Amino acid sequence: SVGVLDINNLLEPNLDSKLLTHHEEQRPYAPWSHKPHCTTSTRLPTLGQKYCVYTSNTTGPHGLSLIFPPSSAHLATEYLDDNPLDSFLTQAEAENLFLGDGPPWTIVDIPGKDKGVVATRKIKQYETFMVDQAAVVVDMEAEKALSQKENQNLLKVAVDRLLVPEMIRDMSGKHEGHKHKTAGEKEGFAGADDREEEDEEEGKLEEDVMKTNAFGGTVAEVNSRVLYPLISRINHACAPNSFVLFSRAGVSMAIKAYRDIAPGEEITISYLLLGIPFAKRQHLIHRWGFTCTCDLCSLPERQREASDLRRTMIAQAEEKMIELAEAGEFDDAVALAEEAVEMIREEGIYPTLTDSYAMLAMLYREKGDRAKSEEYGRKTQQLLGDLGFLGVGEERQAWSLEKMMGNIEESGGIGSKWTKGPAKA
Ligand SMILES: C[S@@+](CC[C@H](N)C(=O)[O-])C[C@H]1O[C@@H](n2cnc3c(N)ncnc32)[C@H](O)[C@@H]1O
Repeated sequence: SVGVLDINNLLEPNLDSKLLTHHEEQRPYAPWSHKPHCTTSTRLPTLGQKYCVYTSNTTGPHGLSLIFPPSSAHLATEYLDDNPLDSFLTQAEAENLFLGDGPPWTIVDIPGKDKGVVATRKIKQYETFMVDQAAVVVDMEAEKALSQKENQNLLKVAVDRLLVPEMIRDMSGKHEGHKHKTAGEKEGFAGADDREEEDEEEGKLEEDVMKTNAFGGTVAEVNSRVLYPLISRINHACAPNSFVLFSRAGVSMAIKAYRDIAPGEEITISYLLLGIPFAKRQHLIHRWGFTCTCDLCSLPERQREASDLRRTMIAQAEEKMIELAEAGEFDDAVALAEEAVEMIREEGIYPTLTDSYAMLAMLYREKGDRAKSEEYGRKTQQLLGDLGFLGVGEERQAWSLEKMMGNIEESGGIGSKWTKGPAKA
């Protein structure tokens, strides 16, 4: 049914296209399912630059429409079979997620937030419990090169050509306070106001849905706005229980749990970088058109100030550690790094924790404590793996401690900012 990932569809994403490529005449625009629909920029400095809607309705459960220039679309054809099962799940995990009781979440009404996603069973820490594929991808340059009207027209065509246009139009469009009624709400009311709304500019609804829900991301190496219909239902929290992982090609994504999630608990991700203090978070989240009332923002003032202080100290610790290391003050640098680890844990800024572990592996190596250095190398490897950054299955297994230590020294985390060892006195 609409919006629910079908295991058969995911396991055989290209079955149709494989069969049909034997009959090219049935797909004259292969690999695209429709004739590209193009608009040419009439503005300087992009005069003459063409942007088209390219749709592949055999990609993913919703179909995929790209608004790209022809050259980028050509490169993107390589990414059309980017499948969440290849990027994020072992066969056993996929079966666990899709067979039996099915995915462990459901979309429900959440007071004050429209809809949201809640867990239907216990979700374990680091479990990959939701996967999705992009439905609409818009090259950010198109927004600058074309007029708003032209962009809206392309967006409307892009959504019309998907397998699930109504599902997309039914998504929230409340960005920056746009109080657009969703398609579902419109069905319920047939008053004069609604008729007025129907007369609104074509493509406005699609534009609002993109603004409210799309992620900034890189798809086929193009800096884009990307709409993933399922993750778009997940609400924001500043100390979220889950996070998003994108595939290398950027078409697929997965949601993983930072911690155990109880049945009935709302699934949350952070729309902002983790680790930002209260006032800045409020400011940034206002640009989404809502006020953040998440648990972290709702703490009593004293606790909130303590959290802010930790966040400021965490942000400053990195630079200080590098200074101390460069001055050869390894004991102080280690003490500071270990203190930072404690504060990062308290604040739940897990991705930063991998940097601190990598830094500690480097510092202990410089101190000549090989056992401790390897202990932190192992911790870095474990956490990066748990967070999904080392791939799945065999790819993850292929990370030996030796490879991780080499990587930490050359390019890992904070360690990369300090690779030369102490400054000579
Ligand atoms: C990506 S959508 C999330 C799903 C959305 N609630 C829905 O019904 O489809 C983003 C929008 O959800 C709402 N939202 C997300 N997180 C929220 C929060 N913590 N508090 C209030 N509203 C929130 C805001 O209207 C925001 O513009």
